[in-house]
Amino acid sequence: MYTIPFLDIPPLQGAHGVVRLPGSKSISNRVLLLAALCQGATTEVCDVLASDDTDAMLGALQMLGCRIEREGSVLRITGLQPDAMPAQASLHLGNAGTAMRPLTAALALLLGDGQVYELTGVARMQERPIGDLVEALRQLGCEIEYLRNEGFPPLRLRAADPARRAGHTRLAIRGDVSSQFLTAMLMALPLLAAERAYTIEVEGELISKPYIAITLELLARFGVQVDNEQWQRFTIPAGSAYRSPGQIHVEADASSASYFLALGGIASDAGQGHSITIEGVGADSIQGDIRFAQAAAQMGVQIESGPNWLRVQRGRWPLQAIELDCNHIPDAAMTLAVMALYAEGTTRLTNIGSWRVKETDRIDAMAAECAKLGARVESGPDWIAITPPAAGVNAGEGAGRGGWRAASIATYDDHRMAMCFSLAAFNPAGLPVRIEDPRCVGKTFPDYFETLFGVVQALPGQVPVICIDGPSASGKGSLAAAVAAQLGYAVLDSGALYRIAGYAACARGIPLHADHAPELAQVVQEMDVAFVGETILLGGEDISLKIRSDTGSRNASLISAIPAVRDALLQFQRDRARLPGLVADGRDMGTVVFPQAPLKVFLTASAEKRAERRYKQLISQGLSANMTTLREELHARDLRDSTRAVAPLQPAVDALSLDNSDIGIEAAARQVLSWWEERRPFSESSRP
Ligand SMILES: Nc1ncnc2c1ncn2[C@@H]1O[C@H](COP(=O)(O)OP(=O)(O)O)[C@@H](O)[C@H]1O
Ligand SMILES: Nc1ccn([C@H]2C[C@H](O)[C@@H](COP(=O)(O)OP(=O)(O)O)O2)c(=O)n1
Repeated sequence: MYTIPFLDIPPLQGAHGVVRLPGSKSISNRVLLLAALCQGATTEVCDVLASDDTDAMLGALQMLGCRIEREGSVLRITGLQPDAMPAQASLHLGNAGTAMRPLTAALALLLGDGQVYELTGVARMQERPIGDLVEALRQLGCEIEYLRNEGFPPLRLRAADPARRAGHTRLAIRGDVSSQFLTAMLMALPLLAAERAYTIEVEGELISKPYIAITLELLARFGVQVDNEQWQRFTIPAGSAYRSPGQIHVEADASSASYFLALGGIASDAGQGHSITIEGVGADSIQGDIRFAQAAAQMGVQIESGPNWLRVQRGRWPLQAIELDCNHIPDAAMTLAVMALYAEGTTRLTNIGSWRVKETDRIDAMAAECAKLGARVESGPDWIAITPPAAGVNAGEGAGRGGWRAASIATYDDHRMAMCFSLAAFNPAGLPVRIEDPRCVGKTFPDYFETLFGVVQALPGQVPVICIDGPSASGKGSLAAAVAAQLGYAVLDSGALYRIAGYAACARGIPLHADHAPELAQVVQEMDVAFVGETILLGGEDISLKIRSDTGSRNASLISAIPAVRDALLQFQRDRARLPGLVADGRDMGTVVFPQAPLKVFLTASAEKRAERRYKQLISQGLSANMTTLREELHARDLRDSTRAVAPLQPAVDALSLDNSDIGIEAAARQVLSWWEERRPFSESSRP
């Protein structure tokens, strides 16, 4: 997961490969609660989603006394015993609507005399309505108080008044604000239905029916058959009680699949024999969002499916604009809005009023961010219409006047905004896209960007590389690590490669001399190296520290002067330029390995400072060091590295010099990041 302030996605072109998606959030949180409601019984839940929202549910259940054991991807959940639940509890449910609503209903019915529970969440959760659910529960005598604003969490729950509850077996609930209210009641009422039936009347048009279908399907798997009369009246028969299915599998998230279905339809090489295969969800899915596939197909995407897989390719191009009532796919419909950026004509999505009460007001958010990219957007209380930017780059200011613009996309703490707008990186203008607060995908798909980068390709030459070259112990490695951490980029420590090469050659007894160039190049090509975090393994042996010794440094410098060795390492280094970007440190990163890099830094520090730093570094690593020999070695190495015939240590003509003798690593990183920012195309107004 990228826990950085923003993630820049380079312009993308192709996509192919296989993706395995994380478990469905809707199914995971329902199953976790249902398993917890099977009193005393143990349920094995396989492939449950690991995310912020499921953590919110699991944390709450644990606090209530539920036993939860984890073994690999299996969670073993032993149901709550009401008499063993704590007298008081304060449950913080983050921004997880799928935890807040059902837990409110279940706990309101479960609480006994003297028990008092408080349920709260993040600021946005305190703006998400719950009044209609509370009203429905009050019809059953439940004691629920609003602790801040009428109609919104936080809530305080106490035991229901048995006298007021008796005789109430019918209740009404609004269906046109959030289907989660009905889901919550459907999951809670079986707790009361041992002796009498309960009937729920839905008031108003029921939105998001597919989510209710998931609830009904899962209730059935936990032994409760609900009678569904035309989605308007639901009856939980007398004698209903939860029974653990023993084991249950969570299918992959169909809403998450929508990003990869869209991707396959947008990427330029998908369709030329390439495709994206999505595993874990398919035609047999119980999730309504699987019907996103039909909407995507309507826009021209070519999709095949099997029981638990989907395969997607580009079909019609550009995509075809559509007009669609999206009541049946409220979450996945957001992906259609971003696909609209690649469609011919204006795409109009209607019946999406529920977007306004989700993680953020998604209609406003979607409209604002599509407009930043240059699209023309209109919206109303429950609809949005999007006309894409023209194919070129927009030189002028103001939305919708012409071509695409490089935008820094605000994500409103909404995972779907972040995932949707990653797809804008396929824009025909070849512009990168900045996603602010990429961590928000943790709500449902913590590894979304890693999964995306695993199947997409950047436009040729468009993976950004920042080069940091300079003499020994100038601080290149530290600076590269600090800059890379801030941008979410990988690091290439090219010096380590020469150190490993020197070590490998010595281990084979080959002299580090040009006379042995062919054998040395051969050794380099055959090196079996693995980088595991900070550890470097050569043929399984941990050589991380050994290569940092004085001898290691000298050997690296000697072997690095041999052209055949440098050639042998060239492609390996270039192949490290992977999405979303690379910071490469060494001697010839800017001059030879990545001559087209958009930012090259030549890092220096005084010889005295460098010797001091290296001395302290070696001592702290537990290696022996002597200041006088260090100074001499450093000097000899500087001379050898900068006067050798091939790729000598020299600043690239377009490198920016940075002397960090008197500034710390953080200050040096700030300087480099600020140079980097100057080279980015995001306008002042769209920066975070
Ligand atoms: N700007 C700086 N100020 C003080 N110490 C630094 C600075 N940059 C790096 N160092 C320290 O100097 C030592 C050598 O830095 P390193 O990044 O390994 O250099 P290089 O990769 O150029 O050989 C490390 O112990 C590091 O913590
Ligand atoms: N791109 C590179 C990186 C390192 N080298 C050579 C030159 C250096 O003396 C050795 C070791 O490099 P390294 O960056 O690890 O050395 P320092 O930590 O800066 O002392 O490798 C090179 O020739 N080209």
